Amino acid sequence: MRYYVITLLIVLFDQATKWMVALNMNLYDSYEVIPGFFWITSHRNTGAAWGILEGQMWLFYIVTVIVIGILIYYMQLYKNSYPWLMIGFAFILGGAIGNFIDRIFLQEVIDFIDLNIFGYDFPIFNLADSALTVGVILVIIMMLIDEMKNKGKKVD
Ligand SMILES: CCC[C@@H]1OC(=O)[C@@H](C)C[C@H](C)CCCCC(=O)CCC[C@@H](CC)/C=C\C=C(/COC)CC[C@@H](O)[C@@H](O)C[C@H](O)CNC1=O
Repeated sequence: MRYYVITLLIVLFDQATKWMVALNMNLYDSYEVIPGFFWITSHRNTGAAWGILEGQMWLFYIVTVIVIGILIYYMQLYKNSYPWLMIGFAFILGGAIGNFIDRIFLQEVIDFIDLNIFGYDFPIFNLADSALTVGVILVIIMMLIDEMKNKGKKVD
């Protein structure tokens, strides 16, 4: 149950930062936080990552509800066995809900984290995307570790 606290905190932080940007900045306003590396830029995205499938809100609703359903199923299944996997799921769930709230009420997602990584102008994203990405990476790492453990068992 405590894993849902992680999800709730991610949703709260995500929504709080999005509303601070939406209420205090005009669209496309940009503040340089770390020269040449990190800006806060007010941006909106009606699509998914890199603006793909722009405007396909119904697709996003369906995919997000399926993602949330699968996550809650696995969080109930593994809640007493794989803590780090659960944390990964809680992060993905928090990110998915954060962007889902924007899509339901605004039909677009508020983005503001603008990084220029080694000269590549990475797409502007938000805390929900960060939680999603961290969660996806954590789940992949845990599955790889579990895979290697099983391989070790088979060898004996
Ligand atoms: C992060 C998932 C995207 C997020 O998916 C969601 O909401 C989920 C719950 C629902 C979607 C309808 C379905 C996911 C499609 C998968 C996808 O797209 C491939 C993702 C790869 C990913 C590795 C996991 C790379 C990274 C992306 C970015 C940087 O992330 C740090 C760029 C973010 C900016 O383009 C920003 O404008 C995006 C905007 O905020 C809306 N966000 C979404 O659609």
